[in-house]
Amino acid sequence: MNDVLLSVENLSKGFSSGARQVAALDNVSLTIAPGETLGLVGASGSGKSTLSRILLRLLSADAGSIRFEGVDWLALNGASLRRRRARMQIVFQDPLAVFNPLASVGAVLDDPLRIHGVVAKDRRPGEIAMLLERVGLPADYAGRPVRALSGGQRQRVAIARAIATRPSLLVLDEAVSALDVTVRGRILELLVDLQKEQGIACLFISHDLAVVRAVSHRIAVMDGGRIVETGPAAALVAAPQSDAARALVAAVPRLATDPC
Ligand SMILES: Nc1ncnc2c1ncn2[C@@H]1O[C@H](COP(=O)(O)OP(=O)(O)OP(=O)(O)O)[C@@H](O)[C@H]1O
Repeated sequence: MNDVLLSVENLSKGFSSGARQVAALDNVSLTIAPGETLGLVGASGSGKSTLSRILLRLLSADAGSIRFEGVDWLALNGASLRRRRARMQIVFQDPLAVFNPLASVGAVLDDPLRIHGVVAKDRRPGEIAMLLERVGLPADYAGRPVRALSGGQRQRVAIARAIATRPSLLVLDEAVSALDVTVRGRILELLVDLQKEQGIACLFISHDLAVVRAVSHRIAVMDGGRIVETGPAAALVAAPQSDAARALVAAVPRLATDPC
């Protein structure tokens, strides 16, 4: 049994904007075990989204390596990358930026089932109904246009779409940041339930340490393109070691005073 699902080693990525060079990622290393949630927290511009985009193969790295499910992830291309992409899925902050807002919920969920051949064509409507039910939406929502849903409902559809291909890793990039507090709580509960039930590992990316603390087993703190601290979630919040982690704890008064 392999106890490492994802292993990132010395990943670096620079951007040049005009004469300025930005090290968005500077020798980043981390691991995620099967079924584990690693929270990735850091101030705006610390490199979180750059890491998620490289993981999802939406952006290339300058240096470093990624092993995912025992495979050299950055070496995959063509059909082998398409096939394996089903195993790592992402939920973004704003599903409308990714989905066609005019599409029906059913069409949004049918796409990954068809593209990745998850189930035979005649079983896809039943699978869509099951996915909707799993994320707490009535099956008849399949006929509704995505744009007619609330923010929380859209995020449930985004999660249903992400789990449709039966991934082993979900990358959640500020996935609850745009939601109001009550809806956010319900979506976090759904994510924790799904994880327990299906053993999916999560990389939970957020600038909000309180949210990350609520769902993560371990937390990694990013600052200026580097991971400056990693540790068990409760211990890291109770006794942050780095300036960046201390600043994030201090930014959430409830965390600073509550030893969890
Ligand atoms: N395409 C790009 N071109 C130039 N610079 C970029 C580009 N993408 C990211 N950067 C820079 O890289 C650094 C890291 O950005 P990134 O978006 O990864 O941070 P982040 O932690 O996700 O921030 P946020 O929470 O605000 O999304 C920032 O300085 C950003 O300005």
